[in-house]
Amino acid sequence: MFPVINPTQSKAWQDLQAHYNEIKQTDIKSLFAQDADRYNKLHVQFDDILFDYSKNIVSAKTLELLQRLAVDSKVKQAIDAMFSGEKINQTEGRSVLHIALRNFSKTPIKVDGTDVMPSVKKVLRKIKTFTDKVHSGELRGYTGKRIKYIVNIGIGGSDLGPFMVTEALKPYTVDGIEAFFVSNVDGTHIAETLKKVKPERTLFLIASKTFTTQETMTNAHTARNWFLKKAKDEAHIAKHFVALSTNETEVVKFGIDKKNMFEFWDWVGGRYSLWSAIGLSIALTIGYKNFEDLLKGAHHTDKHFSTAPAEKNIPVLMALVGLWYTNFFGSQTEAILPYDQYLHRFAAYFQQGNMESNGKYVDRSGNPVSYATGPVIWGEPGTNGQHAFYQLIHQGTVLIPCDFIAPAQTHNPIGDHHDKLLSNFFAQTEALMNGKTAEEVKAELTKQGLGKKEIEKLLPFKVFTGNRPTNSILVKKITPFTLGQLIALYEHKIFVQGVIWNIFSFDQWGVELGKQLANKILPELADKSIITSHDASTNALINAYKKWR
Ligand SMILES: O=P(O)(O)OC[C@H]1O[C@H](O)[C@H](O)[C@@H](O)[C@@H]1O
Repeated sequence: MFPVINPTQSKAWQDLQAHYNEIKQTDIKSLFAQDADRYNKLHVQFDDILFDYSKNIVSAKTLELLQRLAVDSKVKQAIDAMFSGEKINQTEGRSVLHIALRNFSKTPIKVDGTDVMPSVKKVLRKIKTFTDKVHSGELRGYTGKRIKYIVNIGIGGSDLGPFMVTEALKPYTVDGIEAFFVSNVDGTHIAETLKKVKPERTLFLIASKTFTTQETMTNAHTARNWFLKKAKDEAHIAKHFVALSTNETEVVKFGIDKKNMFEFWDWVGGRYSLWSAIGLSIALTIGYKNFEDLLKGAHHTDKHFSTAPAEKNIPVLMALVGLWYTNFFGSQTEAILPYDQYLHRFAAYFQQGNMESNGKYVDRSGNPVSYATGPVIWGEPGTNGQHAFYQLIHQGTVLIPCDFIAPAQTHNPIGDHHDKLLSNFFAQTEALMNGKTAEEVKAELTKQGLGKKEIEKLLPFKVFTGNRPTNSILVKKITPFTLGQLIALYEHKIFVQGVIWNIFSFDQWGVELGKQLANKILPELADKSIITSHDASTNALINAYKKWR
């Protein structure tokens, strides 16, 4: 059974609190000075991924206590519960089995006594057949022309994952294919996309787990109308619209034939669904083989996560180190900083992954928690971020633990671009750790010929306190396989943190209220009448909108 444990009641948590007071002033620099072997101890090499967590404010004792916290929180049992198909998403009464979508082992995974693997494999075969037929030209548009444009219409988990992955793996794009992603209900998004594609060469993927999401359904209907304006005959829809969903009834209601539906199941969370039929846009963009490699990479991480000892288990370590700052240093955010332009949506993807999963204030017993849970996740690719927000990371008053991610090999080896990029990657974590002392600043300014008075004046502004923690993740090359590994590492980090925080990571009730209110307001916008049913501010804003529009 999934354990319900208040982490603050654990001895390890209390010991960590006491330990925090001992270590909070400790310099990471001095930890390196004390132990020549620190890097060797505090990194894990996982195939072509090197995870270095040595530049953190953690000593051997910190790590030991954090590991004890994981044991007290029954992390291992929770991992086993997830992998064995237990209904750990209790508020929705569902299993959590994105790991089944990429299970290339022979192990069956059962939900209510039935092995889900045959259905998973069946959908994968359908994705393969369909993708291959589109690429070979066997499946064509209604005029007989080849499909060139893939337009995925979805939002949240039905958009962020496939969009992030197709961007990350752009070098693997199949010749002649262009992918677009439409998510926003703002008509601008679909309008601008439709300007770039031709109906007779476009395949629309209507991606929605529920097939009821307002944004997606609105965009899907707009796409359908736009298509029919040109194609005229509704019979042509079958060649140009497919559905990726769990809801057959709604799919059929929309006018998409069951044959053109790629199914997945309620045990796939939206934000963990890129491995399911929701990944069809990925397969169509980079080819089935590459999609499968992505899944295989994730499966490889699943094996690592479910079998590696906790001290060498990357997701467990990522989770514990992150939690150390969230719960004991009071840091409220984490930055994900990929030094890879292709990974420019990686942080945005894990914004949903983390914040929708662990943005919860009620524990698994239904009581408000007395400790912090999920941090705010954000980030931009380096080096862009350096010229934007790194000032605050280096010299601001908030502690921001950062993950630096970089590939050793680039897909675009042009001149010395990559060495320049990577020199920044190395320099930043070094600078964040070491900072710059008053003595160093003085020496530097003296060398520049500044007088004593000028130096004294500038000194406070030029000192960097350092001791700002980072993880470095160096990946040999971003390939479908290593990307799959990397994404899964982050997914499981979220899981471990949710277990320790004693919250339900796989529901998302917090997104409902805004949706409900929007549905209430929408009919109020239908005419010119003055609205008085809300608070004064909301009434005034609605009425101003109705006047101006
Ligand atoms: O795939 P859909 O059912 O259209 O849902 C799309 C998204 O919308 C919801 O509001 C949830 O917050 C997300 O978790 C979900 O991914």
